[in-house]
Amino acid sequence: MTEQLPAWTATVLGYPRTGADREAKKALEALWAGRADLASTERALAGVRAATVRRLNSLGLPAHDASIPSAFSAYDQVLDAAVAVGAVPPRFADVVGEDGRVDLAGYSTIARGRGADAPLEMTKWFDTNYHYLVPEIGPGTAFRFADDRGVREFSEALADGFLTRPVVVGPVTFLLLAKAAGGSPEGFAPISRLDDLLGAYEDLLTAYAAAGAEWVQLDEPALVSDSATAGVEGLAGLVRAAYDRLAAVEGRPRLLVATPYGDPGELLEPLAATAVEGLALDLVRGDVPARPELLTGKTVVGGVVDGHNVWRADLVAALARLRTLEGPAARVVAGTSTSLLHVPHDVTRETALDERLRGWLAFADQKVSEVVVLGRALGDAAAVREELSASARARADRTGAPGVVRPEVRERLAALTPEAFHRSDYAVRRLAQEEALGLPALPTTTIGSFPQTAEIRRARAAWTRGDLDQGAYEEFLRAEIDRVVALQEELGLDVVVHGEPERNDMVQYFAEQLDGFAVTAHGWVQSYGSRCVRPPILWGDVVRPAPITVPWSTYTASRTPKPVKGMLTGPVTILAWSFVRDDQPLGDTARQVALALRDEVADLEAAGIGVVQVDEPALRELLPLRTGDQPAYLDWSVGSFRLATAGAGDATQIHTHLCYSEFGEVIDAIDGLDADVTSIEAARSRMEVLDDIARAGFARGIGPGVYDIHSPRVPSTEEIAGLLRAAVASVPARQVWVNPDCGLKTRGYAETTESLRNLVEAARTVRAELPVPAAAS
Ligand code: MET
Ligand SMILES: [Zn+2]
Repeated sequence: MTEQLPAWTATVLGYPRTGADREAKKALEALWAGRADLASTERALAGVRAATVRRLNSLGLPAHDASIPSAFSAYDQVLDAAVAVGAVPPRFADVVGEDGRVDLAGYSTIARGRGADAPLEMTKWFDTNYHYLVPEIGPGTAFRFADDRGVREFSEALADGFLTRPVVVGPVTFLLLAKAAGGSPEGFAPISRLDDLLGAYEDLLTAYAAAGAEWVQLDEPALVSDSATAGVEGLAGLVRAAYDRLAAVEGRPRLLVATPYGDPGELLEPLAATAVEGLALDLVRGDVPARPELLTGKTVVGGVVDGHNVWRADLVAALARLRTLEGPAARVVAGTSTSLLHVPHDVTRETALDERLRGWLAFADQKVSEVVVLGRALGDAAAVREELSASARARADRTGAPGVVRPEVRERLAALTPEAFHRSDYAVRRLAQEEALGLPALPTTTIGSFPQTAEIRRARAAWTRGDLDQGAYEEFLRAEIDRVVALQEELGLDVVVHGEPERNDMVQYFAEQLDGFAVTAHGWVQSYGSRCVRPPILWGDVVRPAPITVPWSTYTASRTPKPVKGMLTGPVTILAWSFVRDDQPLGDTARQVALALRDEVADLEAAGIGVVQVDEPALRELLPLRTGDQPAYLDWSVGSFRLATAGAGDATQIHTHLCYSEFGEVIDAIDGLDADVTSIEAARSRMEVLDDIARAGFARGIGPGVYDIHSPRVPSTEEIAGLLRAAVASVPARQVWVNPDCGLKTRGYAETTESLRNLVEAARTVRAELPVPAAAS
């Protein structure tokens, strides 16, 4: 290691990995489908990496100063780390080669499972929409530097003429995000294995050095999250010891430790006290350190360009922020706050987007240009005067543009009184609803969507292309609704849905019909593995120009005498799965969406729809990483749901639906939603959530999912009846609803029909076992 610091001025912590045209996704899926072999898949992925390095270089990151990250992953960076350190669960031991390497087929097996061998569990990556695979670590996990894929990728770029900076999940975060492997002793915590794991990281660093790496970036985002670090005693000491040890590796590359997604707070100190050469700080979510002297002698990547959103940065303010680091730091590098993994590639491809709006946006490529400009500005601000003022002009243009602020929306929000958030007492509502709906005990329903068949997707594609006219498309959808209604009647479900055939996606569908949102053509973002989503962009004040779902629900009601459930996506989920504006508090934006939905609820009610479900699967998704910030979040998120629904009359039954995460932690907030009925994912966890519900004294309707819709497996009547018996054992029977875990859109009709038949049968069985007063209530 030379003493001379390389002269880098700008960098990004990571870049999208799917390829501008989702080449990596397509290559992997071809491998899985048996349409491609390993060698051609590897070539395709190498092509994405080569294109990325060239792109970053052409956007202004130099080829030889390690400012271009080598941050590719075929599926997930946490899985990459697990494979690199030999932490492959025993059930997949056979996929590890004799040399310790895991080929793409084996790697995919760990990610996706194989027969009875469940894949690694998947869960949310901090407060983003990305999902990582959870390593399983036990007392006996044998750590060693096993798979050198990352090193080979570094060497591949080097051979191509680029000295990149390898990016690896850091050892502390790796263990904090891991879970105890099955069979571990009670109370075992993976972080207790830190010492053993470090040996593998030492060898990894040595291998990178031997390959010629000058810098290695270790990502330690767990240090900014209270839930990741909860219950870990002496974490500061562990961090210090870990990085002292890594810093002592002979001949190692320089280390850049990154703490994206927030502020490491007190954990910055032990990190900074070690001999690591660089720190990458998130200065969008986090603050400039209160004690700048901690940065003395370090290379500090100031993460002033937001890796989370799609807006052009205020470069003047960003530059000022970077300058505050200049005193103590040995070198200041302009950077992004997080990896750019969370944003689409390139806004210039969005030619269908309103031109003025496009001028306000920065996707990954534009953000790279922003850090490059800031890097130059640090040297000589005059040299980039034009770029700085262009950024200021774009921000100013946004402020005054039509649609960004709509006085009628602002006035309506300002005039809201507390009553707008409150319905009558639940006891009053319950009676009114019982009378209006006349449902049996343990009523049965579904979560909304029915299978999205190839036929539906074909019709939608033809309509989008213009090959199918509006009238014919609507006729097709009505026929689809007819089929779904007839099926539900035949199965004997109590509350009927229309099946959501008109929706491409539960958020995008609403975004397309509300003012204030725009949708992109190429704005794909990785959600997990090969799965990508295209989040809408919420740029202006939200207005509902016309009813959205009312025609579909009314049509459905005309086809059946049974109660029909209208289906809406809630304000928090719409925000969580969109790129949101950064010029006002999220709570204000949520209330605007809520008002639009409130009008929709009113219109549904007026049209005679007696049950309305407002889905909030993402309720927990935006929960802040710092406990101290959580009450304020829960306040506005719960408030916006209530604003959307509290206009409903007593007799209108409001349902909500939650899935995708553990909700035990936020059970009080769920109670606070004040929905009449809450359906919640529970089948996979064998109804664990019931304990939380019982403990919280939750008094309204609750439908713990009794059918896991994530696999084609058909649950038997007996199995479902067993789950229902568990439900009525912990919650009063008159509160219990019977429904699947989530929507059925990813399922086929064969298993759906059979499963729902069993579900209805199980409800009848358990209903007959109830004591008479409960069954009669
Ligand atoms: C991710 S939650 C999905 C809810 C939606 N109503 C559906 O049934 O698909
Ligand atoms: Zn769901």
